[in-house]
Amino acid sequence: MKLKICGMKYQENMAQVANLKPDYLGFIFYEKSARNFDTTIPKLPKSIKKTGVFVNEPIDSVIDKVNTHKLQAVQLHGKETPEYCKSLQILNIEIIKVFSIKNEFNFEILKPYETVCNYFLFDTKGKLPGGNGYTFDWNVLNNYPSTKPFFLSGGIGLEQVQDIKKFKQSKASKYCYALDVNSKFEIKPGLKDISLLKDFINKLSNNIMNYNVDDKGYYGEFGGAFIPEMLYPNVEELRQNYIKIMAEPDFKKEFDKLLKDYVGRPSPLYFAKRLSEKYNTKVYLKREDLNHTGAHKINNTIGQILMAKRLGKHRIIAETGAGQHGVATATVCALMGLECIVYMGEIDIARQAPNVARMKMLGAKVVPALSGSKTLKDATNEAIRDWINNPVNTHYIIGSAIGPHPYPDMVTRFQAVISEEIKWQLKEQEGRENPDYVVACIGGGSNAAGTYYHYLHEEDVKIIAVEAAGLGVDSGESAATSVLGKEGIIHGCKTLLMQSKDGQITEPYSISAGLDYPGVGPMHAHLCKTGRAEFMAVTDNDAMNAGLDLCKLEGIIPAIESSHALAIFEQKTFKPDDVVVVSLSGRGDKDLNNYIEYFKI
Ligand SMILES: O=C(O)c1ccccc1NCC(=O)[C@H](O)[C@H](O)COP(=O)(O)O
Repeated sequence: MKLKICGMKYQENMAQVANLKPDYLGFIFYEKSARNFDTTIPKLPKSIKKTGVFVNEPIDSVIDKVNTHKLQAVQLHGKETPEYCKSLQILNIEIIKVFSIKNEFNFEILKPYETVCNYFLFDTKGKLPGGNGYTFDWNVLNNYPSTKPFFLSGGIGLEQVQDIKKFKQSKASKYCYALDVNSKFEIKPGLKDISLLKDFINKLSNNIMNYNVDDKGYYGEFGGAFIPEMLYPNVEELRQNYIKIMAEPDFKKEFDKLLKDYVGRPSPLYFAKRLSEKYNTKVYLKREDLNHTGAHKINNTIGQILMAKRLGKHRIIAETGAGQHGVATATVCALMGLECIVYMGEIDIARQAPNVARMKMLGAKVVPALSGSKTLKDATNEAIRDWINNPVNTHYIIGSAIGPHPYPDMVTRFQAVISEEIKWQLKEQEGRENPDYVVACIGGGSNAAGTYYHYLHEEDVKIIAVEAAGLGVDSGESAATSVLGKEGIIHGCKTLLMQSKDGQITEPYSISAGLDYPGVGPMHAHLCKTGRAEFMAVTDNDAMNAGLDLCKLEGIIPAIESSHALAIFEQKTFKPDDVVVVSLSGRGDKDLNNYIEYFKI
């Protein structure tokens, strides 16, 4: 369920409320209201829809406010007629028509509005046209005859959380799209109480199905921080500060600027015409391969290097599998002039020689991990060992949505720029923000976490996670964690983990160095367990063929990791008008030798 916070008035307060990431922020353009909005709206994250609230305002004036403040929605609280709403449709923004309810409601009134607005909003009838601060009897909505999604509003506060939970289970809630809150969260009219709002959001997400991390670092039963005592101060320092630092305007400004000017964001959302024709559906590719350094990994390393600097750390360590995260880390260390040590499995060093050379050219020291399978998990072990020995000056940049809390959440938030962009890019191209499917490959799961993030609670968007089946799920040479994994602990978090009967970690295998991890990030374990995401497994052979296919059909050489995501079109049939967004997480230059050897090119 989405959240709208209404009645914003004060600039600094708006920025603080925006950090809570509501879906809508409301600005009341009604002079008789104590919350009347008479200033400018600061820059807000694109995911938040700026909503103008009006009461019987002349149409010209509404249009003027929409243009001046770049509003994405209008909420109409007066006696606006269906014709009035219709004339606003040319603005191509969301129209929310409000209806006030006391003890009963004649639903016939809604009929003429069905085609001229996007949402209904049910508020409490009171002395004022809105913001009265008390609830109505939600049972009235049991007779809701429409399929139009609606906002539930009127006096919603902290004490309503249990009622909301009950309401969510009722028939009436089937079309409830969002909650709208206002006066119950105010210090004075228009000034919102941030800690109260935070409390509300936390309570809501703990009571209603939640796919984000909770305040203890868990996604359902997965996650947490299982760390040796020596690491506790480092992890705790990060846990206490990461949200606060990420919310600082200076941090956001620097992060956004580097993503734009250095990484080259936004990455295109490309409609793959010939691929779409082949599979008779609409395929869009999110081109993370076009980022500086050739993959999504840099979104996270830029974020974490800025975080490390804010925490006063000047020595950076990282682990890498395919080499992409190592290159991305070495790159940002060069950019910031910081010492960089990258741990990499000996086998991966051999498989990914060009990336090893890149890291060295960028000034990083590449240290081989010689234990176990000599791949990603062993490199991670070495990095953790280093961090334990150098607790004060070192920041460990984990490259995936794994590790002890807060890493999975922090990495996910840095990668969430992917789905934030998909939303507005798809709106531009398809006229809607939500695709029917989002698809991404999963090793640890950072490109997937970023691709899903803004869709996790959008029930109409289906999530597909693609794992590496290697030589076949049951071949003994696989990395299909969701099928083969059981609950276990790896690298500081509880997750689904491939392990023997006595709990020894099983060596994973995939042709793709970025996917042969024996676990998945805890968020993905939760998505799997709750059924929110469909997990599919793709063999080496199917992935390689899908990769080659993309070269021939679209002129794009994908990383072998991304080829796994592309291979699902051979396994699953989509409808012709389905919009399927696939994360093209990286480019295939680093994999050329593997492609050459595999296809004897
Ligand atoms: O809040 C106002 O002052 C207001 C004035 C005129 C029209 C609408 C107004 N508020 C709209 C809202 O804040 C909400 O949509 C709704 O009325 C719920 O408010 P509350 O009962 O305070 O939670």
